[in-house]
Amino acid sequence: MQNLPFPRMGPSAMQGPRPVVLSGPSGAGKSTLLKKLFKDYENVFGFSVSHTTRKPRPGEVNGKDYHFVTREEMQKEIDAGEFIEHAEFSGNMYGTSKGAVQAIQAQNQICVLDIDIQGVKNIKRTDLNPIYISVQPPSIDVLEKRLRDRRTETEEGLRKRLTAACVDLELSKEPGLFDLVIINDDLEKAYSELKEVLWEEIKKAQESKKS
Ligand SMILES: Nc1nc2c(ncn2[C@@H]2O[C@H](COP(=O)(O)OP(=O)(O)O)[C@@H](O)[C@H]2O)c(=O)[nH]1
Ligand SMILES: Nc1ncnc2c1ncn2[C@@H]1O[C@H](COP(=O)(O)OP(=O)(O)O)[C@@H](O)[C@H]1O
Repeated sequence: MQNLPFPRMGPSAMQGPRPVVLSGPSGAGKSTLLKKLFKDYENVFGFSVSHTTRKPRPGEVNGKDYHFVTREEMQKEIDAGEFIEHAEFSGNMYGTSKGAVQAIQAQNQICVLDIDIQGVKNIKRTDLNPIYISVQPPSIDVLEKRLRDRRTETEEGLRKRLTAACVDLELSKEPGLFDLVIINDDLEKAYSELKEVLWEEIKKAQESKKS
């Protein structure tokens, strides 16, 4: 992260349920897994809505999937110190604002961040203390097929994402970077593994809602 000192969320970040970071190559299945999780555990999880300068895809809702902004708007907020982390990915800016995380933590929900590997490294320098999970495809060929079938990218976008995917898979081998790596081959199996690692936090969040 360029801006020092590294952001600290303050003591409140240490209270309440532990956040969860989901990372991994574009097209690995993060959104698909998260959609299932949010459907099955409504109110337990809250999605950290990132800012991005990329254009919305059909069906994406501003303020729900992302805060869609211009580069100028985003840079202004970064300069004002409003972001925990930010990164350039495939020609666009992405970032997690302090407000996005605080909005979820204020509701005592498990805050879920879907961020790239640069974001993971930058979050490691904060006191957010999340569980770090990498979702990975069974192979680059499968990833390419899934990205093509998703039909969200131009040929150039696809190439950039595949190049970034190879870098991501290499960097993800760093020992201790992730608490868990999930290979998303069979979706139901991958989802079971995700639920299993989050089980304790889910139980805690459900208990605290009862009391
Ligand atoms: N560092 C960082 N990465 C983000 C953030 N939001 C999304 N990303 C990552 O940006 C990449 C591209 O996201 P997106 O354009 O939605 O494409 P998709 O992952 O292929 O659906 C993914 O790896 C996301 O995890 C953020 O706030 N910070
Ligand atoms: N286990 C799986 N088997 C087959 N297709 C999958 C699987 N998981 C996800 N997909 C499909 O692959 C594409 C990329 O998944 P997505 O959740 O958008 O990835 P990400 O959010 O990591 O970029 C989507 O079209 C999705 O429906």
